[in-house]
Amino acid sequence: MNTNSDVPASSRKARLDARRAEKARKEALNSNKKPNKKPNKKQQQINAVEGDGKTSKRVKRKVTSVSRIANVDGITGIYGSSLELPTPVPSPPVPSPPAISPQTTSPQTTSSSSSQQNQSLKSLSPSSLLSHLQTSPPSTPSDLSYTIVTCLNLLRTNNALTEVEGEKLNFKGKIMEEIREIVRGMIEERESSPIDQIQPVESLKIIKSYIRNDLVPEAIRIMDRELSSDSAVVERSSALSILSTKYYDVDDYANAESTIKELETLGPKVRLFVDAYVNDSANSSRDASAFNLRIQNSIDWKHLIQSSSKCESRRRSSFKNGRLNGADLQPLILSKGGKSNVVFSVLRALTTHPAPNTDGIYEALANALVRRVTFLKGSVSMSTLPPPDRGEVAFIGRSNVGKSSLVNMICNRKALAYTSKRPGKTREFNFFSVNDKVDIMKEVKYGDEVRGVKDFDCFYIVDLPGFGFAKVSREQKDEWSKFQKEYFESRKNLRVVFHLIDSRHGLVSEDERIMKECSEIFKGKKDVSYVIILTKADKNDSTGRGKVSKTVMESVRNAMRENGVGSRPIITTSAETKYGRDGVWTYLKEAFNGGVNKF
Ligand SMILES: Nc1nc2c(ncn2[C@@H]2O[C@H](COP(=O)(O)OP(=O)(O)OP(=O)(O)O)[C@@H](O)[C@H]2O)c(=O)[nH]1
Ligand SMILES: [Mg+2]
Repeated sequence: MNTNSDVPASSRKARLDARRAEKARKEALNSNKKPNKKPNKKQQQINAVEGDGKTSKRVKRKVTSVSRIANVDGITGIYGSSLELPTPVPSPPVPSPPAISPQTTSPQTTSSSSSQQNQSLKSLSPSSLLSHLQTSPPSTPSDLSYTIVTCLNLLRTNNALTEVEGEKLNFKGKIMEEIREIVRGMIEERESSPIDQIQPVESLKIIKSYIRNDLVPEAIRIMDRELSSDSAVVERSSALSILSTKYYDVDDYANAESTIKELETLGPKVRLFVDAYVNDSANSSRDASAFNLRIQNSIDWKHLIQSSSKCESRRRSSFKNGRLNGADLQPLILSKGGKSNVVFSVLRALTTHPAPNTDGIYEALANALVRRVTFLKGSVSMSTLPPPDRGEVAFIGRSNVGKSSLVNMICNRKALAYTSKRPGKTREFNFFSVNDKVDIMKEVKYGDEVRGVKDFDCFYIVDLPGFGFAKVSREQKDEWSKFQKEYFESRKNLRVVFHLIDSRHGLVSEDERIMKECSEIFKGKKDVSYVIILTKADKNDSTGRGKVSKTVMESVRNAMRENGVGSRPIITTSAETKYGRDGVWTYLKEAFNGGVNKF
């Protein structure tokens, strides 16, 4: 087997000697090339400081490519080489290396003892670490991974990840150079270890460290080599999420998009992996809920959302600047990810994963997707609707089913749309304008048209009056019903109709009539989505999660089939616990698909 632990000490020593000889040869060559080079004034100053044995001022460095650290030719996995100290500097005090527990072969204990070792390595000073690496090199692939991570972190905090060329190094610089050399060797050695001896969690650690240190191609190489099997699906997802965060941070739209897409496709596999574990746990003493929690937290969704959201706002600023400068917007938009909101890609990935339903994550999503929202106007007839200049989503359903509450929930506002315990609160088609320009919105007065250039992800939300409210006269009911039908038939910017049904009681006869009407009207309209929402799910279940009784679910499905909308989606929500927000948001994207220019 080709593992570190199997490499005999004598062979390591031989490689160490070979490395030293090579270095001495290079130095001799260099000294032959420039035998009488006089140090410049700055160098004299630095040497003078070093001569006192104190740390010098940082030498200005010529930086080479960051990726070189893992890509240098001719490295043979040598741990250590001689460190030539400038004379007459006394040798620094080298504390004896900490006691490190012997490694075992069990993955669990290997990881924990390695992390202990890592912990103790972290506390060493650079010179002690170097001395430790030279005298006790890591002996297993696991040790190797943790040691590489520790060394990379040390190099990063000392700005010493990159090679320094052409200048004489001070004392600390020499130590860093030595450590860097050793890391190169360790990386090579690690990469030649058989994959089955590497724990996915260790690969993930290395990948995180590489990405943090801007070694992205190296991180991808490890991800593809070591995290491609089904048993490493959780770690691969985690690695992909870190990678997409990185791409969003540096505005690399194309790579961010393809990485997040892969994360989205991995979601169902992660779910299967979790289900298998949970089923298995039923017959064993394993703690399924702790496992579930670990998987849910294996991706920092909040961080990913915030990075994508910042990326989105930089994208919008660049469009705005381009517009002001009279640039050709089309190529600019194409080069920056198109007319969408990049946060929706993260939302899609989130919905496929077993993500935790925590407020922090949804708060970040809501702020990114519904940045601004304001009440625009209440309409009572087709002629009083606002101009159809952007996409629109409508909430319909029986009176008191929770339409206005749901509008508030998805906009993350408490009282944007007025709600009431008593049915019949909403009496007009209430229009809310989402993601409009701040400066323009300030000028908007009741009923005004919102003027000016719009953001691509602006749209209208329409909260409709409920049907079936007994206290309204028959004429009024007929009028609303006629208006609603006309609205469905002729509102050309309508993109989504959310039909709400109370999850406790199921359908009323009016629901079935509306289903049929929608089925007939939207049959020929491919760009309108019709979605059923089962509301107030918290009332069915003391835990406040989205539970709906089998009877209600069955009756809704049957009615949908019978009325020609059998293939349309069903989302369960609770405005009380905010359950199901992500499901509803996923459809909001349809409201501006293609951008406002479409209308
Ligand atoms: N527990 C619980 N209560 C809800 C939920 N959604 C709405 N409600 C309550 O149900 C009542 C009616 O909610 P609204 O949002 O006003 O209903 P609506 O469909 O807009 O009613 P109309 O305007 O009359 O058509 C209010 O008291 C809400 O607080 C929910 O998900 N869970
Ligand atoms: Mg209402």
